[in-house]
Amino acid sequence: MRDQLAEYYIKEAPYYRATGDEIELYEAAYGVRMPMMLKGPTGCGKTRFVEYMAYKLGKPLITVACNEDMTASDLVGRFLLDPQGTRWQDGPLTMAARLGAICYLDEVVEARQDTTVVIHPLTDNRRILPLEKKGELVHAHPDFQLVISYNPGYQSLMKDLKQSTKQRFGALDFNYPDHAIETEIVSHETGVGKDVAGKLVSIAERARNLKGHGLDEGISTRMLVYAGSLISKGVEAKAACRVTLVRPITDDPDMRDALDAAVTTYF
Ligand SMILES: Nc1ncnc2c1ncn2[C@@H]1O[C@H](COP(=O)(O)OP(=O)(O)OP(=O)(O)O)[C@@H](O)[C@H]1O
Repeated sequence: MRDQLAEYYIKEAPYYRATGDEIELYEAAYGVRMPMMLKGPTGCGKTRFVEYMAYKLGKPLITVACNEDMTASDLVGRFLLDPQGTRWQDGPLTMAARLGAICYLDEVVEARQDTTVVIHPLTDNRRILPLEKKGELVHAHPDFQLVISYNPGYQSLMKDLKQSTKQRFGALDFNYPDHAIETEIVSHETGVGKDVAGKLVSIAERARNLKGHGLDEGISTRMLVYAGSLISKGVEAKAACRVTLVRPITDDPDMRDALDAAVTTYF
């Protein structure tokens, strides 16, 4: 059983810089196998956090990037045709539930609602997963936990999790870290000095103030890590910022100029 999951164990300790009491809260939630929702904008550390927690707890982690074409079968499993006949193949959710992994559904809101409801019986005290096509009822392994990520900024009325789904989860809020912590993260992840990392964070903070005023999302920590990585490879700072911080988030010439100007203030 452990063999099937071998590739899902995180071998090296991921670097995760806590920003509050999220580690303790998650550990307590895992202790009672509470399904968890990690809320926050893209690129602010949710995936890194769940990787870190899986490592810390010594549990395998199965991650699924959700999208609107995903069907319940993609999560649960399906019959496959092979030369020997038909064969059932567990989907990632079933595998995690059966064998006892943490299952991380990234951006679950992207999945259609008929897909999302398959997680319901796993997220209440029944902890079961009916495989209707196969006629099997999987009882979740004691180590199994479901974790979903959710970006509240993206949601529209058409695309939101149903209350009946939301209310099955405990939730942790994530956001871009404070200036000093984000500087530390960018410096650690990329090897640039604290001075350069701090300037990158200041540029991001300016852009984040423009969210809702022409920008859909601010510059994320992930983007700062990209910028720092180029700079530490010797790319000139302004060019690195253009490529990694400005061009990806806007197509609007005025906004682009405003962001370029913010870059020039610091580099
Ligand atoms: N608290 C943190 N500690 C360490 N690294 C961090 C932290 N926050 C962000 N990072 C860095 O930012 C990058 C992006 O974070 P991550 O991939 O976890 O974002 P995310 O919130 O899961 O985004 P998405 O919702 O798009 O999947 C990480 O690869 C890591 O380099």
